[in-house]
Amino acid sequence: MKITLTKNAYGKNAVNLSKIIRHPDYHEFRQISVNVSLEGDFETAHTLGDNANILPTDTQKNTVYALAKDHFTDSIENFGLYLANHFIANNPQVSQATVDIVEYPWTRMTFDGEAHHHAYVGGSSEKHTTSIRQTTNGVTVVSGIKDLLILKTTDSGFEGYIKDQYTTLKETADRIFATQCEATWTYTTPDLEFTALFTRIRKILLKTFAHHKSLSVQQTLLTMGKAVLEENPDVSEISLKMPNKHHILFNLEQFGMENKNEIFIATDEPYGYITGTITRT
Ligand SMILES: O=c1[nH]c(=O)c2[nH]c(=O)[nH]c2[nH]1
Repeated sequence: MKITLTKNAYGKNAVNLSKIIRHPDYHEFRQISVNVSLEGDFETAHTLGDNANILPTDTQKNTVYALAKDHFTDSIENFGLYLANHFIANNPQVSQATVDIVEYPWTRMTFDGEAHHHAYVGGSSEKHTTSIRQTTNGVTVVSGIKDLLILKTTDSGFEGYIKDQYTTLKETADRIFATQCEATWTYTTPDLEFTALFTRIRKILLKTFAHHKSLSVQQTLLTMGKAVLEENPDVSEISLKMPNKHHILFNLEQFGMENKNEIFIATDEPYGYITGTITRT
């Protein structure tokens, strides 16, 4: 029997970088975390301890900071594309470079409708993500949004499901729908207006969630994904993860009171976990 190394990758994770982009009349503050992962001809590093083909992860980290000076100027997608291409173009031993970036949002403080020149409010939980994968054959861009906390207080129900000997859940035509949505979508080309597209897709996701008369998380998930594909020819596929952040009606009858769908227990765990991928056929 022969035991062999079948797959390997190495890189630097959590390269945390902040940048001030100094515009004439205001400062832009950007905060990102970058993961770099390289695949290629690294077998002898594992088998012989020969590091001749190894670009140190420390150098990969330094490269992220150095290239950010001139090449992190707009979207995380464009910065990721530049980085991935740098590793492929300068390292013949590398066959695939993956650059994952998460952006933490900071928004300028606003006073009496006017945004402050250089003071910011730390973001919500929501983050913009991108994953750039470049090989010698081409590049793919998968962007997304994660930890998007959304909730609606009505227009959501769950009825008509299987009832067996273990079912205790009561049917409802009016419940709270809350989720920590994660969406990732694949762009068809690397030449796009990524920032504008992100804003647009985010808005479609929110609008569809808000307006949908939901019969289940599953149905809303598909409706949200379909809306993104229908309105964006530059997106070929979208995956959604929608954990069901349950808000369970609290029993006020034990105190002789009626609960008119007003008082709930928010339970973190266990939680329903609904996922799906929507593609053009
Ligand atoms: O929208 C829902 N889908 C389910 O599959 C499910 N299961 C459950 O207990 N509650 C819900 N809600």
